[in-house]
Amino acid sequence: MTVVTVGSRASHLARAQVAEYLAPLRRRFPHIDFRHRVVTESADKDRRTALVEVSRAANGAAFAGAQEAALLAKEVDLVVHSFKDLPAAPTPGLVLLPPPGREDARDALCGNTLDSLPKGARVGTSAPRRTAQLLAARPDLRIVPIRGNVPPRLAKAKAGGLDAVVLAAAGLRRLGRAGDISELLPVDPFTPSPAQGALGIQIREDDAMLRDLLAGLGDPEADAQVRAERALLTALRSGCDLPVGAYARTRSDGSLSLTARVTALDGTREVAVTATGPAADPETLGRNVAEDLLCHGAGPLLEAARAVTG
Ligand SMILES: NCc1[nH]cc(CCC(=O)O)c1CC(=O)O
Repeated sequence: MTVVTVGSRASHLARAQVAEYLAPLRRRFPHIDFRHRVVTESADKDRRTALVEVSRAANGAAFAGAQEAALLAKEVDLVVHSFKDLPAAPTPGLVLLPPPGREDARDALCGNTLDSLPKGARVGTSAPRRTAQLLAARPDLRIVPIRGNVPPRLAKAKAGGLDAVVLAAAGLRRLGRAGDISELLPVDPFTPSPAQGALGIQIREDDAMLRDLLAGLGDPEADAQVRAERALLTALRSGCDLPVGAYARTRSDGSLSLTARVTALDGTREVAVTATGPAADPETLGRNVAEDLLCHGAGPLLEAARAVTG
């Protein structure tokens, strides 16, 4: 019997993502023994250090580096990542397969709706993008850093007396915690992180068996969306440590519409662009929107944020 070892982080969310990815594969390929194996990432070992520090030490791959090393060392054959946690630069020897569909890409506010948050309310998030977008919409809010996996973050928000916490709707849904969502934040102006809600399926480039087996199983629309969003990130030389949102949707005529925004960390300035292009060439759309953002003054906002977050 062929064994395929599937790696992921240890979190409940990572396990839920593996289960979601493997369920249809196990039905389709009953002759293959898919085994799960946990790989610990640097972000999982160190819960106290601020994430920007962990990320800097791991060269931006605090959520993916150990799993990529395990793939290259053939300790695992496939990794199921949260796509948005993957650095945009490709890793030599590894390839990403088209993602299997996409969960809700939106951010969710848990604890209160935006309108019901009192003046000066305390909202938990450690993400520079979420901080910046919240302050742009509500300059009165006090942003409180909060780290850890999704369930502990919800618990911390309650125990710590926060008025709300921002989390990805996708993670909450996958964990069966959709009931904790008070409000789904609209993608305009709360543009999500590039690739949010998608699974990043990674294998070794030279693994012809898995490549052939899984060819054609991904979702072409989700693939085009994520490609456009990540191409924008590459063109801006950005990562999840900068206040950049990018969200592509597939239009009824099959073309791709990409909205992206760069927001000053304190929310006082913002540049946003939306453009449309052919789904057959999502990378060009991503690069064009990045160029438009820079033409409209996103450069100094990114530089200022880089100086703070590293
Ligand atoms: N950086 C943490 C992270 N990475 C992926 C998700 C879940 C959402 C997704 O799959 O995109 C989360 C939690 C969050 O942002 O609330």
